[in-house]
Amino acid sequence: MIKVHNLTGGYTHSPIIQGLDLEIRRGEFFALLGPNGSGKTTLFKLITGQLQKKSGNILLDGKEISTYSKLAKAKKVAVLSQEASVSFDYTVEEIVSLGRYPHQKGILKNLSKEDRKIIEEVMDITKVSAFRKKQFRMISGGEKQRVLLAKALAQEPELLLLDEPTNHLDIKHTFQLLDLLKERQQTMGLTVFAILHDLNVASLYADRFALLHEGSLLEVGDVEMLRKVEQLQKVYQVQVNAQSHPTVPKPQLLMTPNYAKAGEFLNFEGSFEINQDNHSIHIEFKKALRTISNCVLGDGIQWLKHFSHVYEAESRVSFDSKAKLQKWLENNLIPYEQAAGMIVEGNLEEIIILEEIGATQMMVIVTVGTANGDILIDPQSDQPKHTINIMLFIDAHFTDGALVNGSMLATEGKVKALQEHGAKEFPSSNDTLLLGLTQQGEKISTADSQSDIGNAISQLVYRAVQKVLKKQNRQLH
Ligand SMILES: Nc1ncnc2c1ncn2[C@@H]1O[C@H](COP(=O)(O)OP(=O)(O)OP(=O)(O)O)[C@@H](O)[C@H]1O
Repeated sequence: MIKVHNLTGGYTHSPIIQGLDLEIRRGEFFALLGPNGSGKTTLFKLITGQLQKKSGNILLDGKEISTYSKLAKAKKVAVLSQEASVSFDYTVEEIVSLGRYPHQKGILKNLSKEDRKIIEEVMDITKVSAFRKKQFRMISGGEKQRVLLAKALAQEPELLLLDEPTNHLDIKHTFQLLDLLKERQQTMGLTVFAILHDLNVASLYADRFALLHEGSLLEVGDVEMLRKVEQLQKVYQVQVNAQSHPTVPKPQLLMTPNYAKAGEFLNFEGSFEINQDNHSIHIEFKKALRTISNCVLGDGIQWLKHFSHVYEAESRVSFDSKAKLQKWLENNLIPYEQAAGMIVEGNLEEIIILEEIGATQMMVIVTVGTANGDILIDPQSDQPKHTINIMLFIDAHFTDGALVNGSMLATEGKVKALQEHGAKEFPSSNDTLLLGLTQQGEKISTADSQSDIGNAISQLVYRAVQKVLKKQNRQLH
C-alpha cells in the first residue's frame, strides 16, 4: 500500500532519515518502534507530507504520495498525529463531522444522511457520544485522543497513520482503542501504521514491526523479532527478558531495573523461618524465591515467599481445595498471592532435611498423606493411594530451563525411592512438587543428571522420600 524507497529527509540542517526503505502492505497492522529521538515522528511526518522529503520515493498505491490532491489523499489516508491542531472552539461532534469532509459533495458540502450515520457509528465505537456537545478544548487528553480517532475513522480511510495513539490513554482505553483498530483491520481490511512505544502492547496487536535506531531501520519483521533481546537491549539500553504471554502466543518483555540487579545477599539458613504444628508446616522466606510447581496454589513459574503444607484429616480431595487453602492462609494472615501450598489428606508423616551438598545449601520437606477421598482410591485394588508432596529449596540461581531440569531430577529421586520401597504404582498424579530457588550467586543454566547440582537434587529427594516412607512404615500397595 505504501512503498518507501531510499528516503532521505528531516530538518533543514539535519536529515534524520537517510536512505530508508520500507513497505507497508495492504491490510496489515504495522508498528514502528524505536527509542526517543530515533526518528519515528520524522519518518511519520515524511510519509504524511507534514515534512518535505529531500530525496527518494514514497508511493501510495504505486503513485508518488505528494502528487495526490489533498482531497484524493484524504479519501485514502487518515492521520492521527501527536500535535492535534484543534485549538478553535468546536464541539466534539463537530470535530468528528470534519472527518466526513473528503466524502461530501457539492459546493455547500452539507452532511448527508449517510455522513450522519457514519458519524454516529464512529462516535459510538470510540465512546465519545456521551460528551458530543462539549467543547473539544474542555475534555481530557485521553478523551481528545478518542475524539480525534473518531474523526479519523469518520474519514473511512483505507490506511490509518497513527503517531503514538495510546499516549494519553489508561490501560482500559489503550486496549479498547487497539481492539477497535484490530477489529477494523480484520473485518474491513483497514491498513494500520502506528508508532507505538509500549513493546508489549505492540507485540499483542501488530503483524509486522520495524525497529528504528538513529534514523535507520535495524530490522523489519514479524513478532518474533521482539524475542531478540540483545538487539532490544542495545537499542533501548535496558536489561530485557523475553517471555511468552500466558494466553496469547506472542512474546512479552520484562525489563529489569538497575536497582534490582544486585540485591542483598542472604545467608540461606538465616533466610527463612519454619512454623510447624499438628496441622501444618509453614516456611516463610525473607526474600521471594523463584519457584516452579504443580501446587494447588502458586502453580507454574512464580516468585513466592510463603510455602505451606496443610493437613486435612477428614476431608476429601476436592475441586475446592484451592479455596480451602486460601481460607487457611487468610486465617493465618499469610498473603496467598505470595504463597504456594499443598493440601495433605489423611494421616501425615513429614521429613525435613537441611544440608549442604557440594557448595550448595538445600532444604527438602516431604510430606506423605493417606487419603480417604474417592479420587485417591486406586480403582484396581480399592486401596487408598499415597500422595507424596515435596518442596525443595535451593540456594542457587537457576534459569527457567534449569528449573524444569531440576524438577525432573527431583521426580527421578522420588521414583527411585518408591521403587526400592516396593511401590507398585508411581508416581501418583496427585503428587505435588515445588522447587524454590534463592536466585543468589552465579546463574546456572544446566541442572541435568550430568551436573553436580542435578545429582544433588535427585540424591537429596531420594533420601528424603526414603526416610519419610520408612517413618510412615507402611508398604505401598
Ligand atoms: N523541528 C525539528 N528541527 C530539528 N530537529 C528536530 C526537529 N524535531 C525533531 N528533531 C530531531 O530529530 C531527531 C528525531 O526526532 P523524532 O521526533 O523523529 O524522534 P522520535 O523517534 O519520534 O522520538 P520520540 O520517541 O521522543 O517521539 C531528534 O534528534 C530530534 O532532536
